[in-house]
Amino acid sequence: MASVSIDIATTFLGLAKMHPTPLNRFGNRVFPQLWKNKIFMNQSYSICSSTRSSIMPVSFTSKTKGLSRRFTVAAGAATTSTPPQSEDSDILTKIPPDDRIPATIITGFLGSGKTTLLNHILTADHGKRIAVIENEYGEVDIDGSLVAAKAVGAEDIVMLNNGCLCCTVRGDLVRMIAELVNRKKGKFDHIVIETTGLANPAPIIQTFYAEDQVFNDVKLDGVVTLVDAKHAGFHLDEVKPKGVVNEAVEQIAYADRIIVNKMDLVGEPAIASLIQRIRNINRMAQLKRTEFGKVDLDYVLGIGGFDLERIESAVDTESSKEAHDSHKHDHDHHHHHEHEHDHDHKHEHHDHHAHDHTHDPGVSSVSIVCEGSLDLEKANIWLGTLLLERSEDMYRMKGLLSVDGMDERFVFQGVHDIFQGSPDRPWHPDEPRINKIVFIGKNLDAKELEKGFKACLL
Ligand SMILES: Nc1nc2c(ncn2[C@@H]2O[C@H](COP(=O)(O)OP(=O)(O)OP(=O)(O)O)[C@@H](O)[C@H]2O)c(=O)[nH]1
Repeated sequence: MASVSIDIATTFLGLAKMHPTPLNRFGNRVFPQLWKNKIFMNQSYSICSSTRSSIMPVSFTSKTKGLSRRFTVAAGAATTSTPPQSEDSDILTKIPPDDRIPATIITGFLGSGKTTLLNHILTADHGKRIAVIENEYGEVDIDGSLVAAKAVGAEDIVMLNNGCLCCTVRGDLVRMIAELVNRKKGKFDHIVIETTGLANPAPIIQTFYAEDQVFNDVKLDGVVTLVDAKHAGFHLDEVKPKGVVNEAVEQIAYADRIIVNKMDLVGEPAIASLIQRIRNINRMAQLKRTEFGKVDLDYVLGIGGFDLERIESAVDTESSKEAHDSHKHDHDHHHHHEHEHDHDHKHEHHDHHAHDHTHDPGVSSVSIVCEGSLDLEKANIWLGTLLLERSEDMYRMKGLLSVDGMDERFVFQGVHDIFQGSPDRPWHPDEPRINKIVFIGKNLDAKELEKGFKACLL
């Protein structure tokens, strides 16, 4: 497994200007080639037993082949037909338009207001034709309000109700998206997926990066997390049995947009402390307070993958360190959910070490901003080692990077060890080349991350 992780890590940043080091098995390639890690997800990130059963052992050859499949992030379905670049082909100067269908994931704890928000989206006047994938565990029908909304605003509503999206029906999600695209392409502009209240968003997010069928046609526009202003504190506090994921914490950690809903039910002091807690978990996501999910639609639709501006404003290293320091360590990697349904939910992540308490989820965010250019090889090795040791704890990474020898800004995002990246616009001649990178995860050591990252600068 170690070698697999290192292989994956070497694809970080599309690190194509590679030197034949033991960490690099892809040969010399010229940056930027963009890589999508396909194999790794099935290889070492066991999402649930149903996907696990289909895991095939991957030999080094096929692994390398899988990893080195090049794609242009923006190219969508065209990628597979893109002829390979020669070994010494130079920097891509044209980034084709990304015409994939955007998808928004709406998540949030039970009763936080997801369906209310969905109805708001579907009934609002935005001119978008929206297909909805609704995942309600154990429910056999769409509730009345949604049906009403369908008549008004939704192009198509599909129910996934045989289990939780992040687990047993993840394969169904892939098929469903593929079917929607095949059957209705051109008839809708956006997909909205509402998860169950107990979903861990990570595997759902990874679906968008790791599944070819999805990736080529659909891009993740953003993760919107509803937080119940009145009850969220209780769920965040909840002491889970050893090794059980606190879904409420995870849902906040993975959010691009947070909506603190049900503001009518609480007073200002309670809100202030809740928001502080949310910020300790995720200081990168934008946050809005609402009642009945009433937010501007451009706050939830059309986020654009991830928000570079946000990375910048998320930076608050000092308070991030404080947030981190205030957390105790909780290093258990045998994650599984505690769903109220009856299937086995064990997430058998690879265990590095397990501490003996799970009281404090220890999820926080760390932002680093520094001027300079990254030495690719150093970054390669650093990230490789980091993910090798800590990928379980690295929930999310987002970055806007200055890479030595590259004229464009390089943007990337990752979920555990699934990541993607692409060149962005060129740096302006007089623009300072500032790297901005945010990590959200468990037991993050801000000082160590910063030191490691800065050591990769020239
Ligand atoms: N007071 C108050 N009630 C709200 C607000 N937003 C939603 N609700 C109510 O809260 C209840 C749950 O809302 P839903 O939108 O169904 O929540 P959900 O997250 O979809 O719930 P699950 O699907 O069970 O996870 C409903 O009765 C809503 O009418 C709000 O801002 N204030």
